Amino acid sequence: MSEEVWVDLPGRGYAIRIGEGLIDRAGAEMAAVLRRPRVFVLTDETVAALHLDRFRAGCAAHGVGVEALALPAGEATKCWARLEEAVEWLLECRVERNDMVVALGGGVIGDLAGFAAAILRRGVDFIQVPTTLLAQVDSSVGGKTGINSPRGKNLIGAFHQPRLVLADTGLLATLPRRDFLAGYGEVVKYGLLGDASFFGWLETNGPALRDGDRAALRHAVRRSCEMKAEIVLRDETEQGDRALLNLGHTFCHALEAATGYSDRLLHGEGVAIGCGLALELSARLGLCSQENPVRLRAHLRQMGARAALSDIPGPLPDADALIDLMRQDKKVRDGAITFILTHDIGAAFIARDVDLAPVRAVLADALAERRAA
Ligand SMILES: NC(=O)c1ccc[n+]([C@@H]2O[C@H](COP(=O)([O-])OP(=O)(O)OC[C@H]3O[C@@H](n4cnc5c(N)ncnc54)[C@H](O)[C@@H]3O)[C@@H](O)[C@H]2O)c1
Ligand SMILES: O=C(O)C(=O)C[C@@H](O)[C@H](O)[C@H](O)COP(=O)(O)O
Ligand SMILES: [Zn+2]
Repeated sequence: MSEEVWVDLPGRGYAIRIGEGLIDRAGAEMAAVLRRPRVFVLTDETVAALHLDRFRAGCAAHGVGVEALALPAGEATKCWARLEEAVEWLLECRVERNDMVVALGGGVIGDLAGFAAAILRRGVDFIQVPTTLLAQVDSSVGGKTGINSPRGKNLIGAFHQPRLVLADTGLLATLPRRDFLAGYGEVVKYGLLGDASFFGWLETNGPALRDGDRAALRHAVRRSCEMKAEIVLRDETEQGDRALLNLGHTFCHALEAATGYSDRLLHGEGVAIGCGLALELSARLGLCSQENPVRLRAHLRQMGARAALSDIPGPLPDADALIDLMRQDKKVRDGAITFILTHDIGAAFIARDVDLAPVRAVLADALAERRAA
């Protein structure tokens, strides 16, 4: 049995189906949005080894043919060279405008495959089959697609909504704990940005969810998707409110660029650490209680997740260099960096006029704490 969240974009609405075993009936689940009984799958080598055969069987059971290309796993794949490889492969397969691309994997594959579909023959439909917690709660929904530049995160991309999202929560059983906890960083973000009671629920149920409570996991995926869908409907192309989904990301993206998009820091880890810094900045500016960042860090520690700059191995640049990296952020307006700050847990807002002195102080203190650790 699966649950459904409907993303009600006018004329382009789509379902997010959430449940166990969806992959085994992928052909039937996708049938309504396929114009020909064949799909072109982009995946990564790890996911292909674990789950591609099951996906193929689930498609074959409904007479749907599958061609697949597996790219190397990891953030470094979100680059021009792999995008070119994916697009050229799709062209070599003679994918037509009526065909369907499928992203089978985590956020890296979802972002890259979605972007490839967006630019192929000026736009081909695609389906998201997210296989990480992060992708099920966040990246498969909402239509942000793209790749990284050495100059900054996700700087090349397009808005391209999927036609369907199949989030098979059973697939998360094979996810390494580190990747699971990274995805949890985005789950916590939803509580922090707009739902204090969900954050409280996570404080109580997070450990069970991490340790295999399937109902708790489904609830967290569903609540996150509901919140994301609601914000995306209000502001699909981030002219305003959608930036709330970027809580923690101004810091996170600078840290990801500083660590070379390597496994020194996974995106979701950067989000959790970045949320901590955003809450700390809010507290220093007198916008929220100091209890807020303390409570967040305590919960992340309770989960065994990374929570502070001191959890990132290897060298990091100084505060000014990190701020300089933030100047490439897509939320920059008239040269000024935009931050997502909070009045409380569950009460985030967009701040366009932030004095950089306290930002520098928050970063410098966090870097000093790291040196002392
Ligand atoms: N488009 C959006 O709205 C959006 C939102 C959030 C994050 N993102 C992007 O998502 C990316 C991070 O996504 P991610 O955390 O899923 O990383 P990822 O795609 O690199 O997956 C993490 C690791 O898990 C492996 N994996 C995937 N599914 C597995 C499974 N079921 N079992 C075992 N291993 C599995 C992958 O091979 C990879 O090694 C970042 O690039 C980030 O910028 C995009
Ligand atoms: O969907 C959104 O909007 C988000 O901001 C979700 C983020 O979790 C995600 O990391 C997104 O890719 C960041 O967007 P960007 O525009 O800052 O690159
Ligand atoms: Zn994110």
